[in-house]
Amino acid sequence: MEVIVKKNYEEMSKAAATLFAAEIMENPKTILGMATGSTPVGLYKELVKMYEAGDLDFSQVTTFNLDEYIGLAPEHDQSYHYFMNDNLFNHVNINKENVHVPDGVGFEAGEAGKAYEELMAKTGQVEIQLLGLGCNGHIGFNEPADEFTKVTGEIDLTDSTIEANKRFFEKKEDVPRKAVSMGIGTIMRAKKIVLLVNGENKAEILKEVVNGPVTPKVPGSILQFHPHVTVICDEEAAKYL
Ligand SMILES: O=P(O)(O)OC[C@H]1O[C@](O)(CO)[C@@H](O)[C@@H]1O
Repeated sequence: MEVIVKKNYEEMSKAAATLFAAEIMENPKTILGMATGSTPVGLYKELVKMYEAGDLDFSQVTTFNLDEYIGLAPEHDQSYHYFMNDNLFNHVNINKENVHVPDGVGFEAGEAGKAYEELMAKTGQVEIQLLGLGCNGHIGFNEPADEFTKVTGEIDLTDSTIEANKRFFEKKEDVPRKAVSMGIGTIMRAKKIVLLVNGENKAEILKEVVNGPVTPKVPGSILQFHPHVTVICDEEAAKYL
């Protein structure tokens, strides 16, 4: 695990954008794993700037997002599909047919994520998977549990995640209680992983993820077992490393 500490959020976002841009330049048909939440917003802004400057071409890029709230259609302004369109896809020349976000509404009971997992397996290996980190150590929406999840499927969100994400909704009751998320096994299949973490409120959990025991109680700790992980964080998040 390589850990890169940057001065602040802006520098962290730029460093991450450089990695993703290099990947797209090297392989225009690359498959990228995308994440949502506040953390990657700066990175997406940088990628849009590079595209507008004529330095990046997304026309052949394929993307797979980590997760989606169950019950929110892509048009819902709090869905992760909407977030991705708003922050990245609507601003670059990506072919929307190559954009994939787990379906939060159109699946049979008990089958959340099944078609997504199959599509990922058919499409090919994700070259770089972007991850944020939940305050409880979740990656994707894989919450602390007794076992690591294997494949894309339905997750019951913990109260701490609902509490953390209520800032995006009018009231806490509006935050969906369930999500569909790539499993830990799905995430670990990516060739390379970039974990972005900023802010003092993530310092404790980042220490657990990087230096603590590998345990499903801290889902991000599994990354210690991946052969190619780059953690890019700001100085505040790196406080206890
Ligand atoms: O970046 P934030 O908003 O702190 O969220 C942390 C993580 O939790 C999620 O909201 C849930 O997957 C991710 O989108 C994000 O990476």
